[in-house]
Amino acid sequence: MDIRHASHPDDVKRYDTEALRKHFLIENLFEAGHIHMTYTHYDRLVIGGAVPTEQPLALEAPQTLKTEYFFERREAGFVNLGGPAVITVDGEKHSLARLDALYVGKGTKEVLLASENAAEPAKLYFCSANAHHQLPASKMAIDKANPNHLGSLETSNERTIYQFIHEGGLQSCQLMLGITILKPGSIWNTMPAHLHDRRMEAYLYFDLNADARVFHMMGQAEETRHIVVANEQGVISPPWSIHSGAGTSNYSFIWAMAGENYTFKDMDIVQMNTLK
Ligand SMILES: O=C(O)C(=O)C[C@H](O)C(=O)CO
Ligand SMILES: [Zn+2]
Repeated sequence: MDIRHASHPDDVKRYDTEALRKHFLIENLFEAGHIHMTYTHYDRLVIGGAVPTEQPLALEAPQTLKTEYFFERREAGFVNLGGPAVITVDGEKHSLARLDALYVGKGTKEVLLASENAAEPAKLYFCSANAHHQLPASKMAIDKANPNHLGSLETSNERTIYQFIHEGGLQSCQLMLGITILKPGSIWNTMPAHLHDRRMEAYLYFDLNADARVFHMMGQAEETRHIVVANEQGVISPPWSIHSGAGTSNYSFIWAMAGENYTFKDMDIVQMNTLK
């Protein structure tokens, strides 16, 4: 388990490229036959990737959690980025096509992650937050997710935000999760930038070609920094940080949030003349 501690914004001002990457970038989430997890102390979110091949992979509690099983005090959202997946939740099978999502709630004893066909492995991204209430496992296909069309080609940010786990969708205790897909020719996400000091956020950028990159913007509005992100890499966004990106091409990303409230629209928009 890769552990990331919380950083104070005054310290982050002095981070060089290496330190920014060490604390906020997650480079290797997907490896055939393995589950990789990063534990951030921001709202104790666990960010993971699993690539099951011939054998299913059991999602077990790492030592860090000091619990008997992963979901003892947690909930999670899964999104499949690969070939057809089957997630078995306490004996109940859920089939996930590419970009389908599944919520798994507190109290679940056994979660098995499998590929329908090892030659076309599933690629499961997941985010897990602390939970204090039991809610049923529930799947949502991307065509059932609430689509929000935002931006325009003129401002290079035409995109659709699909909300899966949120107030009006799959129910959770505190986790919110969705996918944003940029239209060809659009490269900016979340600009104008916003803040929500009440909630941290994690991004996973995907659908980038091997030599494409996203310049992920972070930091306080008056003191921005960037991290260069490649395909299927994640970024931890502290609650005090803007989170925005510009790509060398269009791309998609999964966003997930945990924290104080449960309101997707809680965004303090940063005025352009504040950004530095
Ligand atoms: O494209 C966007 O804009 C987003 O996807 C924004 C995120 O959903 C977000 O930051 C929610 O707080
Ligand atoms: Zn946000």
